[in-house]
Amino acid sequence: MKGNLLYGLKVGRQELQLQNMVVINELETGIMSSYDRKSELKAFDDSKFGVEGLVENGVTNVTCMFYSEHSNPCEGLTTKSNSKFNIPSIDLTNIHDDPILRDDVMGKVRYACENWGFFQVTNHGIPIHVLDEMIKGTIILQVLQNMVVTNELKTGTVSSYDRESELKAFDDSKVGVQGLVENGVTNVPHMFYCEQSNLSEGLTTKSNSKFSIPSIDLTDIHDDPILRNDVVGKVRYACEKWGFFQVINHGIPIHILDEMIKGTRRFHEQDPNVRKEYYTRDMSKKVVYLSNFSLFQDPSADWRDTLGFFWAPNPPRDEELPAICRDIVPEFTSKVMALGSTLFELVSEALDLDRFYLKKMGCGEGLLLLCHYYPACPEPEITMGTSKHTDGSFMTILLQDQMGGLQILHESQWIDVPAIHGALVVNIGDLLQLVTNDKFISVQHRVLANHLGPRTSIASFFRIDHHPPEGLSRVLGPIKELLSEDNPPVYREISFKDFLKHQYAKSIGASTLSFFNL
Ligand SMILES: O=C(O)CCC(=O)C(=O)O
Ligand SMILES: [Fe+2]
Repeated sequence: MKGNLLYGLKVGRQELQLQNMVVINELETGIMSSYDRKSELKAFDDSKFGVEGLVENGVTNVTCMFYSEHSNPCEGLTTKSNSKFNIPSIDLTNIHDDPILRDDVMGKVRYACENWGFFQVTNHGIPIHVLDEMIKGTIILQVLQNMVVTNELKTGTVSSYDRESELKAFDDSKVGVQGLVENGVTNVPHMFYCEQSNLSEGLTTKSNSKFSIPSIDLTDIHDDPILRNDVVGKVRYACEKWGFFQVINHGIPIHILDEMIKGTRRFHEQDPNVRKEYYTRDMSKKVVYLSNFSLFQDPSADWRDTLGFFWAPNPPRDEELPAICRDIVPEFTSKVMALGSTLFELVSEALDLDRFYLKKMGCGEGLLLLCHYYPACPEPEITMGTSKHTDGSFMTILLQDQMGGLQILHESQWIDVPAIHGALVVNIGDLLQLVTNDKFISVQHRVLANHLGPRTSIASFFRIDHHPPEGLSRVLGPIKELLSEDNPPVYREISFKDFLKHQYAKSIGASTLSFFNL
């Protein structure tokens, strides 16, 4: 903490206890004039922690700058107990319905205004829990700013409000977080408050991190076997140690990436009455717009809205696509499917399997596209853009704009994934961790909320598809060729149906893989 000069100041003084109030005697007047008030004020102000900061630092004496003029504490000194006066208290019950009561209240207000200039009101129509929340809210913010984790305080607050009603009202609005922002919200509503442990855990900053996520250049991998071999080695290292890497020169033209980001923004920023038409939690639809897939299961909602397309193997018809991004989505997905195919080849080779092994298994067949939109957040310190989670896919290809905010958990630290124009982020999902028997890892990641915004990202998940239902009886388990006496299976075989059942029932941060551990 800054401002040691202030906390080091020890000023001798006498204190006179007068009816439980501390009043300072003449000696102090001398001190007050002889000490360097300006420096003390400056040190205090520079600390930026306020009086609460003094208390947190265990101050046991009121420092000089707070000494009050003698005249103030002594003047008209009295205590509550021996006072014959009482500030007026006025009960506002029924003043809107009962004219006689209202008349009476008006008289009391007149008297109070003329003689006191002050009065208290009861039954004023603001629910007590709102008042309580307001007071507790101030405490929470103060605590968060100091990054002091006191979970109990927060949990107590969160459990005392009507979460169900707030979630329902929000979901019924059908316009997502962007709808709140369009309505001028200046505080993050309660349902978005994130467990403090999530926010502070593994806290790190870009500047002090010694790690950076691997970046792999795919130039010429189709033509040059030596280059390809080199790339396969890099992919193996990244999938084993990081579960994440970025690719550049991946073959998708940058203008298509840019246009996909613009199309996503256009959808989320269009007239709320138009986007509302797409809002649904019915996952049998091929185009869905919603905020927080597991809104009603999650401990806290994220500051994010999503437009989703269940794309492959059976894409939506053209007329089912929102008009505002109808051109770019098919173009983008066809390129992403091709890149996915290349990446599954590289990953197969990195596992020392036949180049087409994972493709033949059907890893690249199902594509779910999620077009995320993170509006600017008025209080980013109390919520998340995307809470920490692992992906339920085989593999994910992520396109992010230039805002940044994506972090991955690597060696117990949150590491920033830098936003590189033209690059794509690739990560291993739970299904690939399962079939590789933990050789390649599905790593936790999250997106921070930000004062600045919006942030846009498009996640392409190669996954098990749930349309059509015949595919659901297919069985997945650790690949036999990867198992040995030294490397026995750690997961049991599961049907697609089982996997999806767990995937849809869980909250965002819960692990699916642990269900299938042997
Ligand atoms: O928006 C991002 O950068 C990440 C989104 C994500 O992790 C996901 O959709 O699974
Ligand atoms: Fe993810």
